[in-house]
Amino acid sequence: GNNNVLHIGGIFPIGGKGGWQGGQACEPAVRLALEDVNKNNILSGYQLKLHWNDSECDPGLGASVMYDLLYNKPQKLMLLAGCSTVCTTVAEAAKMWNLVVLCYGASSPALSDRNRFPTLFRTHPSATVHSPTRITLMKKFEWYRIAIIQQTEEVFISTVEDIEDRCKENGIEIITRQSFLSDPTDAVKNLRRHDARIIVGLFYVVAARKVLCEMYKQQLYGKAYVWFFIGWYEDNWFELNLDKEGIKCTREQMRIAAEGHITTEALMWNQNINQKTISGMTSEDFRKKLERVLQDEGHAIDKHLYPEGYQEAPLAYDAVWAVALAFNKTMSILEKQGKSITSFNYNNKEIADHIYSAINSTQFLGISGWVAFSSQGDRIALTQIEQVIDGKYVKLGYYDTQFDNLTWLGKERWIGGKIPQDRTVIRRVL
Ligand SMILES: CC1(C)CO[C@@H](CC(=O)O)CN1
Repeated sequence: GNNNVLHIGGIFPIGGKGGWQGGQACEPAVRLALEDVNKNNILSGYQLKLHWNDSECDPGLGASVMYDLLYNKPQKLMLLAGCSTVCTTVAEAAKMWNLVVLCYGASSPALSDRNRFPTLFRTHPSATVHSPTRITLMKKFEWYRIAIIQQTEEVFISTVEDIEDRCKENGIEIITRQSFLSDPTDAVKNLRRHDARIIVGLFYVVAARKVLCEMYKQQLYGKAYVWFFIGWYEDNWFELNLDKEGIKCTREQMRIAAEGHITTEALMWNQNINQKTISGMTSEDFRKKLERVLQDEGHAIDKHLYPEGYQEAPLAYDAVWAVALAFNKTMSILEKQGKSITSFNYNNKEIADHIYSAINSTQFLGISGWVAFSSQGDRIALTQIEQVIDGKYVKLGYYDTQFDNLTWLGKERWIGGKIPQDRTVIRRVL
């Protein structure tokens, strides 16, 4: 026996330059969760122990970290991973070792595929979680003629495909779909050519600044337009790094172009900040505890210098609780059959199936809100809707996809004082 310890593997994006370095805050969050899970004896007499390394959000490095974890003792019972590219590689391979993979930082819609990823679960919602929210808003404001502009990145390509399907289902016409690699000039020009008024923009934040400046130059902003941007950029993203990134607009021009745009994002922090979650902490307690750990480890914590992964930290914390609760369920089932989870080995599909079905049915109130998984292992999450009013993001409402329930706060403001229309309306002067 291995003196009552259950071992799991972890792959975190810490270093490197490309992609998302969210492991910087997610690995400390996982450490906090392990302390809490072990302190609360969630595994009835067993301790949960993590063995991890850095993937730099690089799938090749992530694969070699996975092999090291699997070819070195002790035997691991499952893997935690972050970054869509790394999760794609790890989850595609992990099934050969009968390992469940739980991703705390992977938004790619391509991962919602039980054929390719039969053992994948994620506490991070797919990027498609925005789509029903956007559609609900379009129907609310009677926008049935929209345009899309996107960066040619895999995550946005599969997100657009999801939006197109849902627009068809809801009688919303997509008049044009523009994409660009890094220079959006022509794409924005084509939006104007199609007289696009309601526009969904899908790109990373550096490309978003280029689009915003191009919108200003081509006057595709103001009272006749509604832009949907992604909500997980930094709060004042449209005023940052203009010189560094060669943006040919002033802060004032960027602010003018940004005024009034709407954003959607998945909620990653339980909104009721006084509500005690399964660990006994509120999401506010967790934020304070995490900031203390990050500060002690030399991370600057102020409005604009959060370490990468700060927003997603609750997803990593809750991932460990999901594993612990699932293992505990599995252990009690196996004990009734006179078996033990510690007899799992990479070829033991029977125990792997118990772990899979335990995770599949695990639900609890976590720091990131209600944690539950769809049949494809996707995180079921709420989304938040905001609008830039006088240069600042204002909460407009929340949307619960599961129950098609929109909570609307009535705070929206239109530059022209009335809801922009989705097309030029020709008034017939009689
Ligand atoms: C909201 C965001 C920034 C989306 O990308 C995730 C990383 C990824 O999908 O690779 C992390 N969270």
